[in-house]
Amino acid sequence: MESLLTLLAYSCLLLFPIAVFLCVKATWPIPRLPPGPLRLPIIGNLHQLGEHPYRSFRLLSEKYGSLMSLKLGCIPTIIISSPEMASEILKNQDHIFCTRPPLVAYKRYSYGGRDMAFSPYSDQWRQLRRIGMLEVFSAKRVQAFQSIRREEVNTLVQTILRQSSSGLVNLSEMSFCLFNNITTREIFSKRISRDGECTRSKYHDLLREMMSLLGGFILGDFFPWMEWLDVLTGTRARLERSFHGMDELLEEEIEKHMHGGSRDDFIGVLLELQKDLSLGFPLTKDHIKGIVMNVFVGGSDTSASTLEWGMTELMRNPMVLKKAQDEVRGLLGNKGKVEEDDVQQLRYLKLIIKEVLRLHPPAPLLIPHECMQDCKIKGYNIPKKTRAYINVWAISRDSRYWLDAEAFIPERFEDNDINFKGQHFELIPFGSGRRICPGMSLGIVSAELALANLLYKFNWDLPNGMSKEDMDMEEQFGLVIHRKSPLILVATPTSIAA
Ligand code: HEM
Repeated sequence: MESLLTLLAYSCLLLFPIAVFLCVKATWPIPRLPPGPLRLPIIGNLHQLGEHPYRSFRLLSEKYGSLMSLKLGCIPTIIISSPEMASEILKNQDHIFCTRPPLVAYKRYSYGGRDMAFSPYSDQWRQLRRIGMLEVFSAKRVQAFQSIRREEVNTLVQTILRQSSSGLVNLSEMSFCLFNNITTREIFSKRISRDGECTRSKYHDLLREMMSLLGGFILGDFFPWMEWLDVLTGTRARLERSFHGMDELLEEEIEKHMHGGSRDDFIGVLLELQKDLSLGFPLTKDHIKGIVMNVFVGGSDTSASTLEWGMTELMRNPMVLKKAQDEVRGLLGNKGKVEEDDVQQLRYLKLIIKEVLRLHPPAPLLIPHECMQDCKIKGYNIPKKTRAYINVWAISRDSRYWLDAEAFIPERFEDNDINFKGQHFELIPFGSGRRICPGMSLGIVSAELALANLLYKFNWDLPNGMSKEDMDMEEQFGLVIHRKSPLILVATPTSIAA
């Protein structure tokens, strides 16, 4: 008995250090999260963030730094607010951060993850992105759609001409309609405004509703166990209505294409690809609808926002407006309209577009990224499934990187090679890395062409003696930032336009 007790005592003595070692090993290193307010205390705060989250995040980052952690609801989240940290996420650790969080609206509009923009990183996503880059967003396709852009910009000019005689022009609404018409012609060869007009269509509200739901606040995205409340508040029903409205539109157009529609628009190209057995994976109708839905989402609102904010800044900066008009009018004389080849020579106009994208990146927080495994950034532990928001808006207004950061000065790009193609992390309105916007060229050429023609053909003034200081600059945040109040201007046709 005595020897048994002695054996037990010796065993305990031996086991104790092993147990201590195992415990320490399990908790070491102690998870060290980046600094930040650990949890926003109440849902009310989350809601406040929803108004202008990129602004609230900037304020918080000033206190906690450019890599800040917080819990949004019960979701571990990091907010990135410097070019160095953005490069860490979108370049050095892009292979870990290139997936998307499974947000409620993303899942619905992507047909359960069968698209390019909102689906998680996977083999399927890589395949879709590959065929997207080759067939949908290629330089060849951008070139092929040149006549669509020319005709639609001309229709915009004609609509402004008609409306200018009777007074004011709502440029916000017209920008949205212009890019919607361009996008629907690219997708299914049909405009959605009435013939010869660049005005509201019956789909206007449907598209606006989709953008608002994609960028809006859905409780289940922050408290997954409270998804049922979204059913009670009617948010889920709203989402279903919006999704089915869009789905019906796409179904109808795909059906028509199957019985002999155009082969050159996006639906035609994707239906042809569906027959290609060498594709390596089955391209289903849901994939096609998912990709086309992305073009709807990515294609119209972003370019519309660029044109809307571009004209806003030009009205606030008359010297820049004059310089831009002198450039385009000096180059074209009485030619009558600006073509895409001409735009290549409009150096100052291109600087203006860059400066607009710096001060008003259409997607101020990009599309959220999520990390696929535990990782380390700057020595901090980032757990798997942490959501990452890159605050592009704050980065491109940071006075540590930009002189007179809040001012609109296109000349700042004159003597440097900073561009927005994803290598200069102080200017990433299109993102960077694997998830960089594939529609960059399509978006830029349309916005440049539209702006050049507006400046060439019209003189612009603020209405009713309003001064530039009175201009309302308040933003409306969704997936894309717009002006809260529409941009209403007086357009006076020049002799070239008439
Ligand atoms: C001024 C115009 C545009 C801007 C500023 C813009 C911006 C962006 C941004 C910030 C992202 C997310 C990048 C990230 O999460 O890291 C994105 C993704 C995307 N954009 Fe654009 N975009 C524009 C035009 C377009 C156009 C014209 C199209 C289509 C015709 C388009 C299609 C897409 C798609 C499909 C994605 C998802 C890519 C992915 O997740 O793999 N975009 N865009």
